[in-house]
Amino acid sequence: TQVMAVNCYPPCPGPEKALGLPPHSDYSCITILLQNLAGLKIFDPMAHGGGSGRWVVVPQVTGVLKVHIGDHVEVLSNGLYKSVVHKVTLNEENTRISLASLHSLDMDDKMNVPCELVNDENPVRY
Ligand SMILES: O=C(O)CCC(=O)C(=O)O
Ligand SMILES: [Fe+2]
Repeated sequence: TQVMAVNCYPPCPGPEKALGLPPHSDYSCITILLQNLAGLKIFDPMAHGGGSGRWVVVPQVTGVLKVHIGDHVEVLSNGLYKSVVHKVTLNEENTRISLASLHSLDMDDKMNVPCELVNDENPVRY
């Protein structure tokens, strides 16, 4: 299935005091995203040697689509690929608009970790 989300973030005089979108991962297999202004940040858990991690700004580049993976791929890969945690911060002066296209299994589909990915070192994680 495909779900399109159209997000509109009005300007905010105190962006550090408000959240555009709180940290989350998408339930999708993949999410394709178009933004008119920077504001999306992704969490890099491996930064600083896997210590506390850090938030990385996704730059706005005209005409560029950003693709990230969601929870379905994390489960289908038995945790080999991690769902990308992301959030949105607001802009002081400008309205930010993003189009997110989430591509997923059907609502009623059941998914399993493939048995090929399970062995003594890699137990079933989901
Ligand atoms: O506005 C964005 O850049 C992100 C939107 C988002 O994360 C979502 O709709 O799930
Ligand atoms: Fe998202």
